[in-house]
Amino acid sequence: MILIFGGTGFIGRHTTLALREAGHEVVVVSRSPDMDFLETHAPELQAIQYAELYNDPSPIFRRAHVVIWAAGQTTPGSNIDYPWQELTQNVQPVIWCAKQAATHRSHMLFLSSGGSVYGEVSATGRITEDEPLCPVSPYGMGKQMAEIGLGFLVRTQGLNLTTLRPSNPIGRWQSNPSQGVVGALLRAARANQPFHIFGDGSIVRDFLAVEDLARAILMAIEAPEHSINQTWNVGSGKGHSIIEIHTMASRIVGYEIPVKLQPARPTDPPYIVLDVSRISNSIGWDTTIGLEYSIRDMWNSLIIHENS
Ligand SMILES: O=c1ccn([C@@H]2O[C@H](COP(=O)(O)OP(=O)(O)O[C@H]3O[C@H](CO)[C@H](O)[C@H](O)[C@H]3O)[C@@H](O)[C@H]2O)c(=O)[nH]1
Repeated sequence: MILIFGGTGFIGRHTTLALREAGHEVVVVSRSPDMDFLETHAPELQAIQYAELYNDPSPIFRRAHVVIWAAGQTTPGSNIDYPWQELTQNVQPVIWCAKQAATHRSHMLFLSSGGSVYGEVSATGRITEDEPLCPVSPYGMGKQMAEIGLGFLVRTQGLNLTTLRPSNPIGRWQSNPSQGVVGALLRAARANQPFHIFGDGSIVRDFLAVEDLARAILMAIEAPEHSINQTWNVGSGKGHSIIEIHTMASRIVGYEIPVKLQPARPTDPPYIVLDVSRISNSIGWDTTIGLEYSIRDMWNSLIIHENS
């Protein structure tokens, strides 16, 4: 059985459905599982509340040969004045989970953040996993601290760990208003509101279709002999500025989406483009879905959702 924390969140939903489609038994854990989503898309799946599991973890962890951590309570703009809150909100829960996984000899897959752990890089090429971690947001610091804590459990308790560092996943169900520039752009277009750009629009990100990320997770857990003890970037390897994304989105919606410039945020690294040759060479993963296709799909689903 595969236990997925955050299984009804943005990345979690796509991963849960990909695992189920591949024939895996899946149990979803969440602080508040989205039962509407499960009833619509995967009614047979068991869902457990995190608080319930926390009180009595052994019976469920004993059944789980794989544990996926796709949960998170914050985004790069969170906790700017309260960085210590990352510890209780994100770091403590994932280390608790990893300790259970180590005790029960499960394979744990942790979703870190390739878009935020590297921070301000000096290079302008693709960033490899060997780049020193230098996050500039409390969120990135929390991911880095979680990686350190999980590494400790690997060394001292024999945790079987795979860490993925995804870049900027985009796609359907990315509906959190404080997460995801493409969703923010399309929602602004839909509401006839200006799109707010933080800074001058020159920030570069590596956008990745969330379905490709879900497939990377699936491939990693299905090849533990290659993925255990590995840390892999997952991205497209291509960089696009926010201005380029705005131009592409405007073309898709059919008109120039109005823009309002806002002050730059110190928590946004200027440039993130990932080198993905390690995951590609190890398990043969590569992207299959282009950026323009993903943006168009998000736009279509936004229109369908609002008209239904
Ligand atoms: O309305 C908006 C929203 C975002 N941005 C800019 O667009 C860029 C990308 O922002 P996103 O919210 O799309 O993503 P981030 O780069 O902040 O994402 C980070 O947080 C994600 C989780 O929320 C993942 O962890 C990801 O790996 C990591 O890059 C940022 O520079 C941001 O300033 C805007 O200009 N206007």
